Amino acid sequence: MLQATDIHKSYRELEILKGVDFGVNKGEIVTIVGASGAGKSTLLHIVGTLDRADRGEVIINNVNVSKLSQSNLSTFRNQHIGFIFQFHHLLPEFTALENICIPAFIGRKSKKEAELRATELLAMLGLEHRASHKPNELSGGEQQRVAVARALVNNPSIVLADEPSGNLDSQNAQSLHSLFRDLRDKFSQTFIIVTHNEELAEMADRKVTMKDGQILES
Ligand SMILES: Nc1ncnc2c1ncn2[C@@H]1O[C@H](COP(=O)(O)OP(=O)(O)OP(=O)(O)O)[C@@H](O)[C@H]1O
Repeated sequence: MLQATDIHKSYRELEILKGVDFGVNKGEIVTIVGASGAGKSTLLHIVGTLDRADRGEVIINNVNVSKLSQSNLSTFRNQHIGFIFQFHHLLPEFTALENICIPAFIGRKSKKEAELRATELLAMLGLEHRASHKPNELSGGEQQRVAVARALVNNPSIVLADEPSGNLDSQNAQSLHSLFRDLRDKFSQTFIIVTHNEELAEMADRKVTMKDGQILES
């Protein structure tokens, strides 16, 4: 589903990624672990098309995204990739339902279609009673589940998550991790997750360890 080959990236003449090969199959949960500064987020941003490699290519669903123009890349990203970050980044002035709809609106879905899908996701994540709540009226765990629903609204092939449970207490972190597993089991949802959380790393189908801009083991 996703293959990155010979990825190189430097910032200010400092080589951060030194020829990384990395792939994910459909329905797989892959976690990327490693010491701070190893290049995990940089790799995640490159495979998620948020940043470009200096060298190497990224193929997602048979599309060579390294060759797409900036505007085609935005459309591709909206349709194929969902993002979850450590901090939910929900827009404070919008309700849970509206926040979930935003990527669908960007993808030119109708209001009716977007709201139907968002409502379905809210129900699936046990949040139907929170649809009209603004982010500050939700608990930390609920906010992060809304962010998960937003990542899923366009049925992305891949969900990328950077420290998704980094800001949650252990109970909320555990339920977020079982949610990822359920989504993989029920819908073959593919995940690439950067994490320092041991439990999450261990429950993955595959754990990739990075050190100094290279993959040590998989
Ligand atoms: N935009 C940037 N400009 C300059 N340097 C950067 C930039 N982004 C990342 N770096 C550097 O690249 C290195 C790798 O960063 P990255 O965020 O990929 O590490 P990480 O493994 O995800 O670390 P952490 O676990 O602390 O989040 C770091 O030394 C960082 O300072």
